[in-house]
Order: sequence, then C-alpha cells, then structure tokens
Amino acid sequence: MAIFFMFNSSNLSPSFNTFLTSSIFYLSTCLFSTKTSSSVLKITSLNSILYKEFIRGRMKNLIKTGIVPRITSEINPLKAVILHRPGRELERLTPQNLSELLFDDIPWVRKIQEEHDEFVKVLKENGVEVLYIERLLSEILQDEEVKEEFIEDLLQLNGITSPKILDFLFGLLREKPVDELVEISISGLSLYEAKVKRSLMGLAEHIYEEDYYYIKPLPNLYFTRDPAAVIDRGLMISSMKAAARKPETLIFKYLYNYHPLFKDNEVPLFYDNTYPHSIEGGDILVLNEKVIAVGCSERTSPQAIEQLAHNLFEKGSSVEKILVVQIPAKRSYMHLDTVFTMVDTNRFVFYPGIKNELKIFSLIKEEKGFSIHREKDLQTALKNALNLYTIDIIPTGGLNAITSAREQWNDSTNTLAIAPGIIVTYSRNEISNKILEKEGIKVIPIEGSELSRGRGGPRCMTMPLMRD
Ligand SMILES: NC(=O)NCCC[C@H](N)C(=O)O
Repeated sequence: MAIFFMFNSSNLSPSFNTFLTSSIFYLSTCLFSTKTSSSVLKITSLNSILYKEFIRGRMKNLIKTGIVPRITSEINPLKAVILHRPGRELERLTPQNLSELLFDDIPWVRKIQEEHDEFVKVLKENGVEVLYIERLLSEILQDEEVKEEFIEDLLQLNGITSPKILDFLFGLLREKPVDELVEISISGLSLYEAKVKRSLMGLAEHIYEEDYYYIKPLPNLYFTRDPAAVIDRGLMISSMKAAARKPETLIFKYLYNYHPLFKDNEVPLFYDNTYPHSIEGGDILVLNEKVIAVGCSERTSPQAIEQLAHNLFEKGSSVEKILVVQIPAKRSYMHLDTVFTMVDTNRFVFYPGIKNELKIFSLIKEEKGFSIHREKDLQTALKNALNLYTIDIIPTGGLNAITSAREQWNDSTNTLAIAPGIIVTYSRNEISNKILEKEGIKVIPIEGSELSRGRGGPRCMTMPLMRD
C-alpha cells in the first residue's frame, strides 16, 4: 500500500515547511514499524511534540526582536508595548451594566477601533513595537495543556460551580480553535450563546437577566496599563479593585507563566493578583531607575503599597525610594496617572484641582525593611527624590478651574511620553495641548472621542515593556 502526501511548500513559511516535513518523516518511520497500535500512539504524541516545538520556534522568533522587559524611566524612548484593540466586548455595554463595567457612556465600536488604529500607527511611526495581548495569549494557548488549564481557571474565575455547566462549558471551549477561545475570554460568553444543554439554568433561562454571562466581557482591557506593570526588570500583576477588571489579570498571569517574553527572561514577580490588597498599574510611575511614584487612590490601598515596597526592596529590584502620592479616592481621579504624569526630564503635567488634597510620603529602603517619611509637598519631594534643581509642574487646562476640570475628565493629564519632551495626547483637550506646546513639549495628538468614553487616555492604553 502506498500513501502520498502532497502540499504546496511555496505557500508555507519555512518553519511550517520544516514542521510538515518532519511530521511526514516520523509518520513514515512509525508506519514501517511492526507494532501498529503503539505506532499510532507515537504518531499522535510526536505530532503534538512537534507542534509544540513549532509554536516554541514561532515564539522564539518573537524574542529575537530583542524585547526584554525593563522599565526604569517614564520618558526614555519607548521601545515596546502591550496593547489591546477594543473589540466585540464593547458591544456588551448597555445602559444597565455601564456603571458596573466602569464606563460612563457607550462607545461606537467601529469608530473606537479606527481611533485605536490611529494610535497604533503613531506609536509604530515613532519606533515603538506593538504587541497585541490577544496574539500573545493565542501563542501560549497553542499548547493543549496550557489551553486546558486556562479554560479551567477562566471558568473558576467566572464563578461557575455547577458540575453540569462546568463540564459542558469546558467541553465547548476545549473544542474551540484557540483564536476563538481567546476572543471569548475577552468578549465574554452569554447564556444564550452557550446554549448549555440539559441544565436547569439553560432550561429556565427566561427567568435570568437578558445579559447574563457565563464568561464576563472585559470592555476595559484596552486600558492595558492597569492589570500589570513592568518595574525595573520585574513584573507587577495587579490585584484589581473592581470585580469587572479582575479577570484581565488572568491573561497576564498566563503570559507571565508561559510566554517566553517573561519565562525566558527570568522576570521577578513584584506583586501577584492573588494578594488581597488592591493595586493597579495606573498608579505606578517609574520616575527613574531608583525612584517610583505610587498613587494611593480609589484603586490602590496603603497595604498594597507596603507589600509592593517590601517585594521591590527584598527581591533585588533597582528601586530604593517610593514616593507615595495620596489623591482623593474619587472616580474622576481613579489612578495617579489621571492627575499626574511625567513629560520630560524635569517636567510634569498635573491637575491643579486637587492641589490642596494631596499628601505625600516616601518609603526609603533601609538595610532591613524600609522607613516612612512625610514629605512637605509634591514639588519638593520630586526635587529631592530625583536630585533636580528645578521642577516644572504644568497645570492641565491652565489655571481656569472649569477648563481644567473638563479637560482632566477627558484625560488631558493622561499623557504618554514616547521620548523626553515628546508625548501623545487626545486632540480634544485643546487648551491643555496648547499650554504644553507653549512649554516646548512636542505634542502628538490623536482622536479620542470614543476612546475617552472608557475614562482613560493614551497612557492608560499602553503597557510599556521596554524603554531605552
Ligand atoms: N490608568 C487609568 O487611569 N486607566 C483608566 C481605566 C478606566 C476604566 N474604565 C476603569 O474604570 O478602570
């Protein structure tokens, strides 16, 4: 008996060609072996080993781009970021669930994608490598064992406890191609879409709310700044305050555990999403190699900051001082980067409306543990911490309280520095942008009419992996 294998190698990438050729070679050696049944087993397992090798090869290619997570500055030339292009998860927003999902309005999906694509274009034109979180996740889920573990964790995180439903959904998701599974893990899976058979919940579906989700959608994922942050050579996986954002950190946990980007670079973990006290990436500003600022805010608690300090000081990071900036615990200033960002070596943008409500502390690394000090004010604390003679604090929206409050609400303070003195902002914040330009800052404006409806700006939409 003869078996012919035909494939058109000219259409395939060289690595996939190698993969196919070696699979066929191994298949033939197995077929020529005498013990057919054990050969069949071998073929299956070898194929999956070869496939894993193929995927690993693809992931190694990614590493060859030279990305090693390291952030020791807020402003040095930005080299690589993790982003998420807003997608179908936003189509889940309704007037009823908006506030639970931390939105103030419903974005127009096609338009928000166009705006996000323009943002990506600006980053790429300025030499920033953009890695999409959905692609990184797909890469690691090609491994069948990782895929199954991920599905189990995803279902557990979404609070599915009924064995019948658990069993059904596990089977359903395992059968899905990886890209579809990734899509579902981000955009959610509703009761109607799942069509769970033979379960009371499925049969009695009419008594449940229309928008009941087995897997909850993650409309805030395009704010990749918050679920994780690179500090020095390590990673902080946030413990998110709101239930609506907790599952975002599962994705980062999997990237941390399995993606060569982190796995092959021996990246220490400075905070874990399983810790009980909440902290989010928008509250972390890496001012230089030795100093970070951390917002004590609506989302980040003092206990979490102490835990982070302990880990940074004990696990060999370069950080020696943490400036704790306590801001009012209000939705409009949910993170430090909604009221304060760094735009140049000694220049910062700040929302003056909270000037009188700030409290500044510093945590200083000691031989054993750390000491805590109360600081006079933000300007003095920054000058001392960064060893600078002068600090320029630029008021967002100028000194008119109304303009300043209006533009802060639409993220005028949430600037993203892509190099010293060069920032990306929303074009809608015209007054703040003009003031920055007058100060000699190069402002690259992007459209943000829809993007800003999620209450975040260019800084919130990036998770920097590497700066010069
Ligand atoms: N760093 C940031 O300020 N991120 C913006 C997050 C907005 C999102 N809707 C939230 O409330 O978490």
